[in-house]
Amino acid sequence: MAPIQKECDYLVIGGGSGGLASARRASGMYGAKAIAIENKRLGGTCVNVGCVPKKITWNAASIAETIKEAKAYGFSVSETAPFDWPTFTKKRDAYIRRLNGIYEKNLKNDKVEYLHGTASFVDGHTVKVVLDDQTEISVKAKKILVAVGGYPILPSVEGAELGITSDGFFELHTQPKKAAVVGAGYIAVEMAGMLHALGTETHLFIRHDTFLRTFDPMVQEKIVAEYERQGIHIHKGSSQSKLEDIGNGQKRLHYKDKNGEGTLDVDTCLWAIGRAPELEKLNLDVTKVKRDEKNHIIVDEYQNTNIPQIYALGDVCNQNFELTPVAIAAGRRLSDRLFGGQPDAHLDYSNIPSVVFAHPEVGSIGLTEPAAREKYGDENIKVYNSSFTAMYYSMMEPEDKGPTSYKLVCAGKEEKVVGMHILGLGSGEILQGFGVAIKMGATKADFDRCVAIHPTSAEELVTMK
Ligand SMILES: Cc1cc2nc3c(=O)[nH]c(=O)nc-3n(C[C@H](O)[C@H](O)[C@H](O)COP(=O)(O)OP(=O)(O)OC[C@H]3O[C@@H](n4cnc5c(N)ncnc54)[C@H](O)[C@@H]3O)c2cc1C
Ligand SMILES: NC(=O)C1=CN([C@@H]2O[C@H](COP(=O)(O)OP(=O)(O)OC[C@H]3O[C@@H](n4cnc5c(N)ncnc54)[C@H](OP(=O)(O)O)[C@@H]3O)[C@@H](O)[C@H]2O)C=CC1
Ligand SMILES: N[C@@H](CCC(=O)N[C@@H](CSSC[C@H](NC(=O)CC[C@H](N)C(=O)O)C(=O)NCC(=O)O)C(=O)NCC(=O)O)C(=O)O
Repeated sequence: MAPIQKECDYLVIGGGSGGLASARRASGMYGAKAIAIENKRLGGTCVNVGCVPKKITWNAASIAETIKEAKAYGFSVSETAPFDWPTFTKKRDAYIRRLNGIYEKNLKNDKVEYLHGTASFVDGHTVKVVLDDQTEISVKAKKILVAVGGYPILPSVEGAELGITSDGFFELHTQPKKAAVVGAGYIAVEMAGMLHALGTETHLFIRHDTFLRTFDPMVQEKIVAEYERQGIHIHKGSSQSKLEDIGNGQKRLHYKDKNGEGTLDVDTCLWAIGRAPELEKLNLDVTKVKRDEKNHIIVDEYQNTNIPQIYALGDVCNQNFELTPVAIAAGRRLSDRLFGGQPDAHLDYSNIPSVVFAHPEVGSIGLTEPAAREKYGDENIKVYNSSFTAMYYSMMEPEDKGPTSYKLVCAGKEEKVVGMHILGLGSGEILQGFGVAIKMGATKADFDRCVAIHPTSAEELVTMK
């Protein structure tokens, strides 16, 4: 049967954070005829296997920590309060399914036509969509956005496929008693922290001496020390040679670390070593869109690829920030530019704040201290540090107190704040507001002019000496 033919102004491939935001703005706000294609679940990585189920699990882990700490405040609670993982994950999954429905309704409200199927390029203006029932649709579009995101990679270790990735973490319906987490970025640190807080014996395998190595050295040092204090087993300088099935659902990980060679028997081995662009089914080669050495689509700051009518954004691109609000903001600005008569609209990729939902949270915006020294020269950099015990821990024994550490990196005579790095309770919520000030170009003197809110941890940021 000949494919059904469709035409539109804007074809968006990928119903994740960036694609949905862009399609909805183009159609809902500017009246462009937009079609969005998704082959898995609406909402993409963030809603289904990323930010949302992660934050809900992080909330559960934080509650577990609070239950443990409640005793110090005079509550008689069992320290190891039973956590019902199957009930929790069922409720979490139901919430996600509700969001899938909300996203479909949002598309309808904004008059975006939604096709559930897999897209592949036929040529630079035409995309074939194979729907679930194998119906083929050929869509001819004036402009095409590639927003297909990424997927978690596996290492080239024998038996790696016996382990899971972050996608598999959200499919675990029983809690692992013992888990190995391999990796040193956002996902490894967040998932190791959550598993440990919920009561899983957790081993974190890192290649170097610290994790979160793209963060400021203060953050690396403090968070590694804190994870060790909490009892997460950190295998430094490690590598893995094999993962094998030893029956009863158990896996044996063969590894080397600073203490030599060893094996570890676990219920779950989670690889969290990075992600790659999801381009396999897209047949992008026919379009001649250029990619970099890691297969990311090369775009400029306006999300233009080298082919005039094809644009890309989000995790599939070479833009260094794999974050939902970045994909959303880039998508909305792109539609403002293409359909909203705003020829200069684009996302400014400088000073983007981000938070690692570790235990405790870590927040960062701008330059690390080493990067600022390199950019401005040592003589032009002044650094303010503050490490203290948050009042929340006042009722706890010394060995039970968590850290709080803040750093401001300032440049030039006017001491413009070019970097802020914070670790401690509430860092995620604290950073958003300070991010506004830093984006506006705040100096240390501006920070100091703001009267402190007492007693909070954040007040230290406006009283630093
Ligand atoms: C475990 C985890 C936790 C995270 N936590 C956070 C967080 O706390 N905060 C944060 O800001 N970011 C977080 N992120 C990152 C965030 O999820 C991504 O940066 C964001 O989802 C990227 O959006 P995107 O639009 O580029 O792609 P995606 O959201 O990945 O959407 C792409 C969509 O395209 C679809 N697709 C792919 N190929 C095709 C095709 N050929 N045809 C049709 N559809 C196709 C995919 O199925 C997918 O749904 C997290 C990521 C992970 C993995
Ligand atoms: N809170 C948030 O905003 C979150 C955002 N995200 C986004 O998703 C992205 C992907 O996350 P993630 O998968 O953690 O990837 P990242 O790229 O952040 O980190 C992966 C790290 O794993 C280490 N690594 C690489 N290969 C190996 C290996 N073979 N063995 C052991 N370790 C290895 C590397 O660190 P090293 O060189 O030190 O070994 C590498 O930096 C993040 O960069 C982030 O943008 C994800 C989760 C939460
Ligand atoms: N920030 C608050 C609110 C979270 C929120 O926005 N929830 C979303 C789901 S989260 S996540 C999905 C993610 N949304 C967001 O990141 C929020 C976008 C922000 N509100 C904005 O408009 O910029 C995304 O991928 N967006 C693409 C798009 O919307 O176009 C929702 O729809 N809730 C409805 C409900 O619960 O009933 C929180 O963390 O508590």
